[in-house]
Amino acid sequence: MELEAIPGVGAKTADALRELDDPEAALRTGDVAAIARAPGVTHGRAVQIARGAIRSRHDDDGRVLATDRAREIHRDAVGLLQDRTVTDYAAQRLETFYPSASRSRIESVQSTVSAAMERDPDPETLEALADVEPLSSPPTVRVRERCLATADAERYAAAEDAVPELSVEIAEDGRDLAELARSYATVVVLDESFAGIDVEGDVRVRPDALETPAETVPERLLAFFAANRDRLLAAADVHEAAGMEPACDLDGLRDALSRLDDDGTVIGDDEHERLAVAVEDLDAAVGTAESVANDHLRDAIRERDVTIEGQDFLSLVEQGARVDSLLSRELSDEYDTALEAATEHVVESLRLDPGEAEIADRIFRGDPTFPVEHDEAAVSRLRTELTAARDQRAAELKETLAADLADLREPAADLVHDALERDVELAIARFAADFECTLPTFVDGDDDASADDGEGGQTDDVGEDFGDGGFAIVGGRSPLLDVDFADVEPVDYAVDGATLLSGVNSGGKTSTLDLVALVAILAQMGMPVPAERVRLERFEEIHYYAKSQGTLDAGAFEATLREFGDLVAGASGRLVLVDELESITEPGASAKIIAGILEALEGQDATGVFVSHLAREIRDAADFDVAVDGIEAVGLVDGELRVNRSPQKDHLARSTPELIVEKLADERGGEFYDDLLEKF
Ligand SMILES: Nc1ncnc2c1ncn2[C@@H]1O[C@H](COP(=O)(O)OP(=O)(O)OP(=O)(O)O)[C@@H](O)[C@H]1O
Repeated sequence: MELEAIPGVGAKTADALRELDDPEAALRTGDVAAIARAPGVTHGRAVQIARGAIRSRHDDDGRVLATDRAREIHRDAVGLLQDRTVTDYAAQRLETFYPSASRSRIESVQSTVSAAMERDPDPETLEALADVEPLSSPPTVRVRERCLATADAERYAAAEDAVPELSVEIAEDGRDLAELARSYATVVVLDESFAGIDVEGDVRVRPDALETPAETVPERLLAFFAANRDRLLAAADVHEAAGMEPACDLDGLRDALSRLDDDGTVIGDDEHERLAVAVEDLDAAVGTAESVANDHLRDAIRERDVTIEGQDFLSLVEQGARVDSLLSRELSDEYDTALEAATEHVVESLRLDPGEAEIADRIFRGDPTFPVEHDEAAVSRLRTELTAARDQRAAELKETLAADLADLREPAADLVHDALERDVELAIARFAADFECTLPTFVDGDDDASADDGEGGQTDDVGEDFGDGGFAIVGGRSPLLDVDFADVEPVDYAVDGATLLSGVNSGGKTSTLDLVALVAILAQMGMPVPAERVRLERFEEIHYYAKSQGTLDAGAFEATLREFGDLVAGASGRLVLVDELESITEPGASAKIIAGILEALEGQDATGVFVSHLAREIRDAADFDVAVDGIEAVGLVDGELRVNRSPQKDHLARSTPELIVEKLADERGGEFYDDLLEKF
C-alpha cells in the first residue's frame, strides 16, 4: 500500500508509519493501537489514518457526515457500541467505523457484522477478555556474555541495526577473535572467511546469524514472550471460552510460557536448577563438610587411647606441636573415613554428577591435619566447572525454548488479534441484542433486487410505496432517547422525497429526526440498526441541522441561508434532516424560506424531513404541493397528550393549541371556541 496515497497521510506521517513492525497489517486491520505506536502519531490521528486507509481502499470520499449534528449522532452511535466493549483495543477499533457511501465498504462491514450478531457474549469470554491487550514490545535487552564479530564495515553497521542486544566487534584475524573469546562467553562470527578457524573458546562462525535472531539472540524472543505472557494466556482463555479456532496449539503455548520466568529466564529445568543451587550452595556445603570431617575425627580421637613411644614423644616435643605424623600413623583409617564423609557430604548435598564428584574428591585430600581443611583450589575448580555447566545449560535451554517460541511468534500475534477482534464482534452482538437490532437493506437504482424480499414490488409495511430512494423504518426505537429503552415506543416512518413533519409539542418530532439520522448513520457504517426492519438508499451525504437556540442575528442568518443555498445546489443523493428551521427568524419569513428550500429540493433526488410548526404557512408559500406528515395526538388524558409516535403520511397533524381549543369546544361548546376552532 502506498502510504502517501492514504487521505491525510503526508511524507512525514508516512515515514513515521514505516517505523512500525508491519504498517500494512496495522492499516489493513484498522489496528488503531498499533498505528498509534508510530512516533508522533496520537490516538486521534491514528483513528483518522485508519479511516483514511479504509476510505482509500474503498475509493470512498468520506463525505457522508456533512454537519455537526450528523457527526454528533455518529459519535453517539460509536459511544453506544463502545459502551459494550471490554478492551481499549475494541473501543478504539470501533472508532474506525464511519458511515460510508461506498457499497463495497458497507457490504464488507455488514458481512463481518452479520457473523458478529450470531456471537454469544458469554460471561466467561468477557471475563477472559479483560486481560487481553495488544502485544507489547519490551525494551531491548542487553546481552553481555555474547558478541558479534566481523571484519566488514558494512556488515558491522547491519549487525548493529539488526541485533541491538549484542555488542558488535571488529575482528580482523584469529588473534582478534581469540582476544574476544577471552572477554565473551560466546563469539558469533559473521564472516564466512573465518570458517574453519581454530580459536580457543566458544567461537561460532555463523554468516546467517543476522537472519536467525531466534538463535543469535534467543533473549529477544524470550523477553517478548515474558512481557506478553498474561495477554497471551488471556487470549488463549478467550479462544477456549468462546470455542474459537486458535492460531496455534494452546497447550503448546501454555507449556512454553510455563518454562519462562518474568525476566525472560528459563525455569522448570531440573538440571539447570541443580547446577544453579550447587553454585549457590558450594561454599556452605564445603564448610559443613569440614565440620562433618572434624566432628568425626574429634569423636575418634576422644575415644582413642593413644600410646606414644618415647622416640615419637621426643620428636613431637622437638618439632613443636606437629601431630600430623602421629595422626597419620595412629588415626590414618579414621582420617580417611572423615575425609570420605566430607566428600560424600559435598557430593550428596550438591547432588553432583560423577564428573563433578571427581573434582569434589580433591577438596579434602592431602596430609592429615586436624582440624581438617579444604583445598581452596579444588573448590574454585569445582565452582568454575559448575558455573560453566550452569551457564551452558541455561544457554541451551534458552535456545531450545526460543526455537519453540519462534514458531509461535506469528500465531501468538494472531491469537491476541483474534481475541481482541472478538471483543469488537461481541460489542456489536451486545449492541444488536440490547437494542433489538436488525441489519438494514439498501435499495438503490441498481441493487434493489436484494431489497425486495418477495413481497412483490417495493411496497413496504409502513404503507409506503418505496421507490428507488429515501428510507423506510419499521419499528424503529431510538436508544438515544431520554427514556429507558424498554419504554421507547416503536416508530414506523418512511420518506422518499422531501416532506414536512408536523405535530404536537413534545410529540417526538426531534426524536424522529434523531432516529432517522441514527438509523441511516449506523446502516451506512455497516452496523445493525435499532428497528424491526429498515430499507434505505445509500446516501451520499447526511445533513442534519438541529433546532437553533433562538433567532439569529443578521450575520448568522445570512451564513445559515448561504449554507442552505449550498445544500440545495446538487442535493441529489443527500439526506436532509432539519429541525424547526423557523426558529432562526420571524415565522412569516421562515415559512417562505423553508418553502423555497423545499421547492429547490423538489425534482432533485434528495430525501428530506423538515420538522416545522408552520406546515400550513409553508404549504401556502410553496408553489408546489408540499408533502406533510404528522405526529398526531390521540388525545389529552389528565392534561397530558397521548400521541401516536409514528408520523402519519400526508397528514397535517393538529398542533397542541388546536387540540386544546378542540377539546374546549367539545367540552364547553359556545361560539368563542367554535369560532376559534374555525381559524385553525
Ligand atoms: N418513541 C418514543 N417513545 C417514548 N418516548 C418518546 C418517543 N419519542 C419521544 N418521546 C418522549 O417525548 C419527549 C419529547 O420528544 P421530542 O423532543 O422529540 O418532541 P418534539 O415533537 O420534537 O417536541 P417540540 O415540538 O417541543 O420540539 C422526549 O424527550 C421523550 O421523552
